[in-house]
Amino acid sequence: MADYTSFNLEQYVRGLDGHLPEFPFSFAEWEEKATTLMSTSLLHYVAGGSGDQHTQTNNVEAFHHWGMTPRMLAAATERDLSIELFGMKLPTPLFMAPIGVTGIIDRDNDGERACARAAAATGVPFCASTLTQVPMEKIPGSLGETPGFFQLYTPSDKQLAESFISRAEAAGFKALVVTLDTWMPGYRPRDLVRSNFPQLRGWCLANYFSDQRFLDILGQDPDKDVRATARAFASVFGKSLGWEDLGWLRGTTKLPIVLKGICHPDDAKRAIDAGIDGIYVSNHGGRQANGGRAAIDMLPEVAEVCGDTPVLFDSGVRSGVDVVKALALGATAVGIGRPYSYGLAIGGAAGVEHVLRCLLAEAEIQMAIDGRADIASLRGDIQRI
Ligand SMILES: Cc1cc2nc3c(=O)[nH]c(=O)nc-3n(C[C@H](O)[C@H](O)[C@H](O)COP(=O)(O)O)c2cc1C
Ligand SMILES: CCCCC(=O)C(=O)O
Repeated sequence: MADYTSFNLEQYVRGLDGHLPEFPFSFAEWEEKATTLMSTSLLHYVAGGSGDQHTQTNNVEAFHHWGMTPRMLAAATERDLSIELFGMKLPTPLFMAPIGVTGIIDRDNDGERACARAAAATGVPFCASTLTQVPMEKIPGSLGETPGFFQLYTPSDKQLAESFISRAEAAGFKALVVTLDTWMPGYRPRDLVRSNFPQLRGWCLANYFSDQRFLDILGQDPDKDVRATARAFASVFGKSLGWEDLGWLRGTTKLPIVLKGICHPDDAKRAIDAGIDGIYVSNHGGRQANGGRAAIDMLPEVAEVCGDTPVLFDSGVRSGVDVVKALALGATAVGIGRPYSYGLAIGGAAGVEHVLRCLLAEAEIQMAIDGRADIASLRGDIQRI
């Protein structure tokens, strides 16, 4: 059983000895440090959200309206953070949510593989985006005992979609995460006005340019050199999947399928009825619809209708305490986006690993002090304050 508290204590003692730790220990400091290291356009892209960023802010602040009550004389001297997800035993409930420009957030331009290495070192799965800088076959899908997930932006060309899915399966990814909430990009002033987002685009389309079906589609375009990027984007953005497509999707793979971006219990129920294996509650970190409810506030009502179907969650998780709260509110596994992106910007694979270990240490310490030995004992053990 992993014990993340020893990581924390070791860093603490090193700090007291005067050996200052290489990396900071809180989200605010990760963000601050990453800000000094990323280009302006990249920073706006990663840090930004849609519209006035109200939903993005709300996602984070809403965690403070939920609270747990510590129990005493019941010290949890040993904790078990492990979970079971789609028949896989994972040492912790944390995972890295898909980030579309992971490659270039890393100073060495190798972000996806850096994250896969951090995943292998910690047992925390990395979910690779469709929009990666290297083809999915090079990431790799799973490292050692740590499974990886593949996130699909579903191309409207079904053959291209099926090609992506079978490539992901062959590359060893263990679950297919289909994102629903970004069938068109959100209204993101920081990208549209101040940033130069289009320049980032060409960096994250390796899965397309390594796909014969995409090259065939492109080959029919007389302006292919000029329009390659636009065509790749047009193939995934602008047309949404509908309920009628779930039967087709289910038939494309034996991998567990997770739908990302579900916020309403009725959508969750209907997806489960259609044979979907996992529900992923998320509002895309406040980058898509703006003016909506905080993701954490929507989690309990969705989790309630999911029964035995696993519930993945992300949006606004900034600390180990937030991880514990999401678990208490019904998540089976908890994802982070910007926190590990900043770790990647600060220190590549080591920076990502550090961020993951900090979150896990804080989560485990919180459980220990609160008197909760495992994740099952957290369920429902939280009040709105
Ligand atoms: C820079 C950036 C790129 C993202 N790219 C993708 C993507 O390619 N696919 C996807 O499903 N979600 C993407 N997301 C959303 C994340 O998977 C996740 O839902 C979100 O970051 C969680 O919120 P948090 O950043 O507050 O932790 C992206 C998020 C960020 C910050
Ligand atoms: C246009 C969307 C690109 C990737 C993504 O999902 C994000 O930036 O949030």
